[in-house]
This record gives sequence, C-alpha cells and structure tokens, in this order.
Amino acid sequence: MLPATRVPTMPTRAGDITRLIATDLACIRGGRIVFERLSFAVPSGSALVLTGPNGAGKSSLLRVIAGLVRPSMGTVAAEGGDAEHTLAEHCHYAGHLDPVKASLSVGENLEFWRDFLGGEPARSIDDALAAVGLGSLADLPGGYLSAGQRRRLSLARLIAVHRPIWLLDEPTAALDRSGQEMFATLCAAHLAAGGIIVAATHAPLALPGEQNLALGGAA
Ligand SMILES: Nc1ncnc2c1ncn2[C@@H]1O[C@H](COP(=O)(O)OP(=O)(O)OP(=O)(O)O)[C@@H](O)[C@H]1O
Repeated sequence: MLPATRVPTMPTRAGDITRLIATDLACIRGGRIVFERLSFAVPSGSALVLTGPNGAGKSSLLRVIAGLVRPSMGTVAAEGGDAEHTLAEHCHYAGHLDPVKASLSVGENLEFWRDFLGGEPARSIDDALAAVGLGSLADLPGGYLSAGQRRRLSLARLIAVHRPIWLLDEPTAALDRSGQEMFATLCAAHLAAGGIIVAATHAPLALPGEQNLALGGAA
C-alpha cells in the first residue's frame, strides 16, 4: 500500500497501479458530515463515476483521494504503483477551476505544468496540444482562451505527463461536442493502457465499463 500524501513529483508507467481502494471513508466539511462509511475499489483499466446532487460531496471525495482534504475517518490507498511515490503523486487532479496563467502562452502554460508535475513526459507539448485541439493556439496568451479552450488545456496536462490515476471534476463542462468526443477518446486510451479514472459529473460520460457511485446529500 502506498502512504497518503506528499509533495507532487512523479510516477512513470501506465498500468502500474492495480487497484485504488477506499475503506470506510468519512469527510466532514464546515462541521457537517458530507459522506461517511464509503468504501469502494477501482481496478486498473476501470472508471468510477461519481454522481449526486449539488453539495453531495463529489468534489470533496476527489480532493480526499488527491490528498488535498484529510478524511475524518477511513483510508484511501493503492495497490501496486511506485513505492517511492505517494498515492497523490500517482494522481492527476483536474478540478473544476481550470488553472491557466493569463500572461503565459498556451504552450508555456502546458510547459509549466509538465515541469511542475515532473516525471517522464508522455508526449511533447505540441503533440499534447494537438490532441486536445489547441495545436493552432500554442502561442496565444492563456488569458485569451474561451471556457472550453481552457478546459481543453487542462485536459492536455493529463496526456503531457503520465500519471496512472485521473481524478476529474466535471471534466466535460464547457466542452462542445467535438471536445466531448476528444475527452472520450483520451479516457478510452487511458483505460485501455491500464489507467484508472474517478470522475465527478452531472452529465453522462459513458466511459467504457464505468461503475457508478451515487452520493447523497442536499443541494
Ligand atoms: N472548504 C470548505 N469548507 C466548508 N465546507 C465546504 C468546503 N468545501 C466544500 N464544503 C461543503 O461540503 C459539501 C460538499 O461539497 P462538494 O463541493 O464536495 O459537493 P459536490 O457534490 O461536488 O457539489 P456540486 O455538484 O455542486 O459541485 C457542501 O455542503 C459544501 O458547502
């Protein structure tokens, strides 16, 4: 089992986590129990889709897995992986706010993330931008991107640097039809290579073989 959280650096190879396991998880935020007694296992090559009303705890659960929020009870761990790196270091976390530096170009933004995340680059910056449909915008300042283009740039991080677990919060928000198809293609390739996806969504994602976890809670 991997230890919980540390500063990000790198894992390197597809398929190196065999299972993501949450056991008896509970999360309290703002003094309120957001979820409790939550257990699941996501094997390599599989996706877990989190659904539920506003405030149900989907983002909180993703942040717990990413090591950004401490659970009040329970554990999240992974089987397999690189023992020199924590679970968080095996994860890409793409929250619903797209982090784009306005004064850097689109290409420079992705270079920043590649360097920040570390590890062995999975693709060149140009290839990753082309794969998300931003190939012609590499020199544009990040501040000029539309909402859907910002989301595409966030998705480019997933393929510019390999990490076996993708934690995605509303990944298709703001994406047009071709963007949604592009997203489905990236996810299918990641799962086929033995990756794991946990995604929170209000829209159907139709990921191959996805399991669903419906969280409760009030809006
Ligand atoms: N930093 C925080 N401090 C206190 N409470 C918080 C914090 N972040 C989230 N919460 C609360 O935790 C609960 C779960 O929020 P969360 O964002 O996980 O829900 P969600 O299911 O992702 O919702 P949505 O569908 O609206 O995105 C909400 O009641 C929210 O107000």
